[in-house]
Amino acid sequence: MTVTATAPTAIAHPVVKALNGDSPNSSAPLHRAEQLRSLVRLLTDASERVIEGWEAEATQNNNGTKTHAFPPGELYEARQIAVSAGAMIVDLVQDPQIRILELGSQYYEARALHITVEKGVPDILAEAPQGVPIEDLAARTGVKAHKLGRILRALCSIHVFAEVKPGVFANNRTSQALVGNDGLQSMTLSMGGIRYKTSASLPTVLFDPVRGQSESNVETAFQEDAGTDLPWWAWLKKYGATTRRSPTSKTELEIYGLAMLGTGRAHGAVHLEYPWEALGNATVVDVGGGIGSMCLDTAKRFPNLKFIVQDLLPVVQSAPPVWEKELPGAIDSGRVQFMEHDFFNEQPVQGADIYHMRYILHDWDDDRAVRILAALRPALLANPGARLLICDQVMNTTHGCELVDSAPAPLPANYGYATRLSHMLDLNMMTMFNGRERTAEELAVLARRAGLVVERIFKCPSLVWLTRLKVDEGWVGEVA
Ligand SMILES: C[S@@+](CC[C@H](N)C(=O)[O-])C[C@H]1O[C@@H](n2cnc3c(N)ncnc32)[C@H](O)[C@@H]1O
Repeated sequence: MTVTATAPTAIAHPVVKALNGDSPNSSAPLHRAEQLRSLVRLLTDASERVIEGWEAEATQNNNGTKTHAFPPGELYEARQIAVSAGAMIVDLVQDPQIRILELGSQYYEARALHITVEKGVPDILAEAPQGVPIEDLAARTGVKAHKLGRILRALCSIHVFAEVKPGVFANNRTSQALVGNDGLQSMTLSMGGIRYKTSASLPTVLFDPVRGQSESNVETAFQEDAGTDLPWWAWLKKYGATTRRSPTSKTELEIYGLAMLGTGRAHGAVHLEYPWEALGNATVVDVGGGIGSMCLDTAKRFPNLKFIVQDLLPVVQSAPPVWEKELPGAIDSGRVQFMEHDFFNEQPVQGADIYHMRYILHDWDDDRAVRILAALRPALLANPGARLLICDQVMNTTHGCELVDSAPAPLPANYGYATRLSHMLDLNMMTMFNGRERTAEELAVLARRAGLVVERIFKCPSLVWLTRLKVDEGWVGEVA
């Protein structure tokens, strides 16, 4: 297995690895002082690299040239180190009891964000960059002025929105990302709607002697909260087009499709990390492709590629309007086709060059994930050059894993705070479907069970990476 070259941050020596992150002695004042000093040095060095990267970007924009004077991977790495070191400094200098109280009530910050998105606050603020008085915002949203003002102040204090004058609010760099961004707004609505409600039922299910031990996707917090026996996907297929479980004008199905688009875009340029150009006019089959968001963004950059987007019927039916808006002509010219396909059944498209699955395996427990992989094996066998690309998070632990580089000490080997979204999404998978985000080693085990092998991991400047699989020709196993 090959992992592509990465920035020279690997802390390979086991002794150095053991120093990464927190240790039982970290409460001793001298140990903390030593840690703080090395974190400040790390933060300073990483910040200088980030500034260099930003300056390189600014120069490129002014000249109009597209050469990458500063590799995006290095900028990403420096940002990860800066975020991780900055947060570890906060942890070190903050009173532990206050940290615990903050963490235990952090959902109020999330709720504040959900409310502002539900009420369209970022879009309203975008109409007046000089700022909008809270009374005007209250009139537009129907939320009482002083209550909305306090919600916004809670967010301004963590650098989402800005209070430009007392009682006058504007977007800042972070809230600006939501403006006109259907995808990001939808993911926020999904987090604040069905996923938030479901998370409240997690302890009930986890502490239940039967359901707590289960890996089944019908014994999760979702069934407990929604009062259904259906797994999430079947529920979404049956009720998604008519149900609104959060106070928005969109149905769950609309929110879900757009949320995937938004998540994919937030995860950034992963598709650029794959050598698509070398594939010429290849056909890419996006298995469980949703409304085809990955294909849409890839199609825009690589005009020779052709795409087949497969998913459950209501999902593929909801895709064409998005494509007509975003890439007119792609459907009429046949560059993209939509196909109903249950990925537990054998792959019907044989001879394609790339089979791709983004955010699929993490939705399922190990046994079902193996069945999904195994259903692709005959199609991969039919074309010796065919490959399966998995786009998912590659998890790591604070102690590190053998197959991926560790963060520089004294950061946790997995970059700690910089990967908190990865861990929150892992818990979301557990809550909704008994799914899981996996390490490279865990994915390799699933691949082997399905008669496939990991050929290469492409480390991307993103939360998600690409793992390329091929057929294990010597495999004589059977998927039970
Ligand atoms: C997390 S979403 C990812 C969607 C898409 N790959 C993307 O990145 O935007 C998972 C997708 O799996 C689809 N799905 C669930 N069960 C399926 C099945 N049995 N066969 C095919 N697709 C399925 C869902 O409808 C959903 O679109």
